Amino acid sequence: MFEVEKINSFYGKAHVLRDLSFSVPHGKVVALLGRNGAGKSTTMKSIIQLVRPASGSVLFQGQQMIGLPPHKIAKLGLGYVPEERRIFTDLTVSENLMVGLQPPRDGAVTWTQDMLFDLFPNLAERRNNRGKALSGGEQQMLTIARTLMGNPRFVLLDEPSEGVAPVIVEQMAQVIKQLKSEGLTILLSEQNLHFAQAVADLAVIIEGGAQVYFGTLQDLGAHPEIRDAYLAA
Ligand SMILES: Nc1ncnc2c1ncn2[C@@H]1O[C@H](COP(=O)(O)OP(=O)(O)OP(=O)(O)O)[C@@H](O)[C@H]1O
Repeated sequence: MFEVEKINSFYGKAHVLRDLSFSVPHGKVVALLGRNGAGKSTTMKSIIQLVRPASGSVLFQGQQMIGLPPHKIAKLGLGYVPEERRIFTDLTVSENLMVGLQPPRDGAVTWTQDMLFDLFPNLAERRNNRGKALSGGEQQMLTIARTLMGNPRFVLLDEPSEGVAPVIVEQMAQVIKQLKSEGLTILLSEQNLHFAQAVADLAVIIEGGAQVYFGTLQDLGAHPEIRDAYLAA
């Protein structure tokens, strides 16, 4: 579904992604792992063209993403949930969801508010509360739910478990498994190996913007030396 091939991305003169390659097969969950500053967020931004790679290729269902404007990429069915939560704090939960509404898309689930409230029971209870009244974890869930209102085929989640309470992390894992069972393809960036092991099929580990591992989480489990070298304890 997704092929990232030898991308090189820069911030000014800083060379941040180096010949980075990996793929995300249809219907799978792939975890992008690496330490702080390894280049995970930059990889996501380079896929959706918020950062423009200087070279390389990003194919989504065979179509080249490099050079397309980000809004066209969103229209193709790519949903992006950035690390920083972007909700409208003065709108209610329900109104925030309406902001994300897009027409149905062939080959993707057509989400309704009720379906999303089934998926995120915490949000259902708070549907008439303003965004600013939500906890950090609930805001994170609302950001994901709003992205789903766009009926994406493929979702990029930047550090969904970061800074949220353990009970919410557990719910987040359940949500990701549910989305996978609905046929969604997911790339998530993570520093939490335990979370990745709970939800992902494949892992890409990056260090200094280059790929140092691409394979199953089971195989990674059999290679503690890779974990010790490239992931935070
Ligand atoms: N806007 C920017 N301008 C300049 N340098 C940047 C910018 N954003 C990130 N960087 C640098 O690029 C490198 C990769 O950052 P990136 O945010 O992609 O890493 P990350 O793996 O997502 O880390 P984190 O977990 O801290 O978000 C880091 O050295 C970072 O300091």
